Amino acid sequence: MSDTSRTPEADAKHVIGIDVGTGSARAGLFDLTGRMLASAKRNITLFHEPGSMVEQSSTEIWAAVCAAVREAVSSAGIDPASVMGLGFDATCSLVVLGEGGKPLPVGPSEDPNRDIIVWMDHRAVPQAERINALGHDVLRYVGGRISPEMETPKLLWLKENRPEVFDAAWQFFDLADFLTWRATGDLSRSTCTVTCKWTYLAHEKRWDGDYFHQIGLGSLADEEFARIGQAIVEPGSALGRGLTAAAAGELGLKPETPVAAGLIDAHAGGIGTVGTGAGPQANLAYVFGTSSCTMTSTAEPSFVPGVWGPYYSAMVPGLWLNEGGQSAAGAAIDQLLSFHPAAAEARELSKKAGVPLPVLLADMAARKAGRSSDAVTLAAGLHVVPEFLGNRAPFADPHARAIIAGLGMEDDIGSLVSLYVAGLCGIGYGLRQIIETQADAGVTIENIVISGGAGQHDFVRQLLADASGKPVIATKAEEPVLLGAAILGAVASGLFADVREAMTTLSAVETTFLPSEGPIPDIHHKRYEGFKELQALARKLRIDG
Ligand SMILES: Nc1ncnc2c1ncn2[C@@H]1O[C@H](COP(=O)(O)OP(=O)(O)O)[C@@H](O)[C@H]1O
Ligand SMILES: O=C(CO)[C@H](O)[C@H](O)COP(=O)(O)O
Repeated sequence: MSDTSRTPEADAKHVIGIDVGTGSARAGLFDLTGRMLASAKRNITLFHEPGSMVEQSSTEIWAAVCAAVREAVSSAGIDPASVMGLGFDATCSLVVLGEGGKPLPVGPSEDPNRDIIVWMDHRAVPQAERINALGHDVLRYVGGRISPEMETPKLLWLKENRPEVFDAAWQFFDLADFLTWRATGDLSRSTCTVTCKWTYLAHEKRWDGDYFHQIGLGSLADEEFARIGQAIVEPGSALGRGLTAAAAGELGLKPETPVAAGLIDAHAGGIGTVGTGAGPQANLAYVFGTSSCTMTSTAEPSFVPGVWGPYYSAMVPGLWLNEGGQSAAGAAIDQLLSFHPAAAEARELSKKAGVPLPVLLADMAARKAGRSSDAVTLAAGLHVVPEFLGNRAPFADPHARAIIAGLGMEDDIGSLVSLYVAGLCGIGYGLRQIIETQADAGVTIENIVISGGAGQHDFVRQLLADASGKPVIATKAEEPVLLGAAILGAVASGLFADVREAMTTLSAVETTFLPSEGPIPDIHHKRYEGFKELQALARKLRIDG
């Protein structure tokens, strides 16, 4: 991000990062100093069905990607031929394609345009539970328990509930790998996706056929993993001959522009941030979006119960990764706010102000408190455990549910602001709990580096620093996730020797939000203790019926 490296030659070359989150596809066009010159976004449709089913269309997503890339290139006013490379990241949704790349319907709608089981979809909870009961050794590398959000439980659901679709499938892709295949025709999978979500053992460079046989997906092993990935390459590796002529036409770019093997979206946020300051092993990447992820890098493998991994080389090449997170984070805040009597009125205000509702409330809380750290007093007596979609880490408990304690009869916007602050504190305490659980297992960190749509507000950053007790670093990149994807494109095109060199060159600290001193830490300490007690009580109530 420093301007010192700018030269006319660097100014004439560009790279594009493409990020497909749960709600949108975005493209960012960068110069070779890591400065984003333009970005564009297209929303994508989510289809909800009873039974925690959430589906999407790969055709729509590809069209959204193409439109976003075209708009970013044209609004930057650059020559498309100056784009030297492209990188993709995406949320870990499962894409199911039949022969010739034809979309296949993954759910009861029978609509082939619904060919994606979205990451947040929880239809495979029973399958995940059965897999976990088998206790296969492979599970040691996913924190001891497979999550229903991961791909093998979802594949098992398909085999059991949609056998004709399972049998007809030509390829099962993680969304990032689908995108790179769509762009290049290359079927290689990224080490990142298959290690983190499909049980590939990157440290041994192999799938475990026995695991697939035991869980009931032996056919995938018998066919030598041809439908889930035979060629597995490091993120940033150049794929095929770059963009095919057809994809280049759709994206408005030059055929054969290098395309990199991709990353999971959270991991792109990690690559876009953890190279900064004290470097990858001191920095925990916190990607705060619809859901949240905590990404911690270590030189040796660390086994932390309830925290995914250790995954070898899944984010920073050559390091091991522990990945925790919250299944609903921004989405939990959205859900929390929707219950309040003043929600509709506040939404109108946010529309008028042209900002999302949580941003309006963060602005209001910051103004009301004077100093962001003091806003915790607005939430006095109000406690939220925001686990609307279960506890991903450190309990690996998809059945956990949210708790709101301390509600009164207030129905004004001021009390909605208080509820927002309490919800955000709850997100911060969940983060603190993951950091403490990792520290108990010997994995310590110094800082949190933040990215993701919900992590962009200074008020949010300060409150998370106070609630977690760790400094929160914001990097110079306006959009670290897009930068992480663009870094892959830069590596694939040979502009940097490798991902490590690119990530340390292109990211820099902008602001560090230190945990507040004085009475604030004690308030958070007490609230955090209350958070853990509420969590434990809810677990007990559930077990007792
Ligand atoms: N200031 C904020 N406070 C809390 N949540 C926020 C804030 N700003 C955005 N969000 C939430 O962040 C989520 C969007 O995150 P983003 O990273 O843009 O999306 P995605 O996860 O689809 O990539 C939404 O749930 C949104 O309501
Ligand atoms: O698997 C993931 C990270 O490992 C998911 O892709 C990520 O958590 C989803 O992000 P979002 O819900 O913010 O789109």
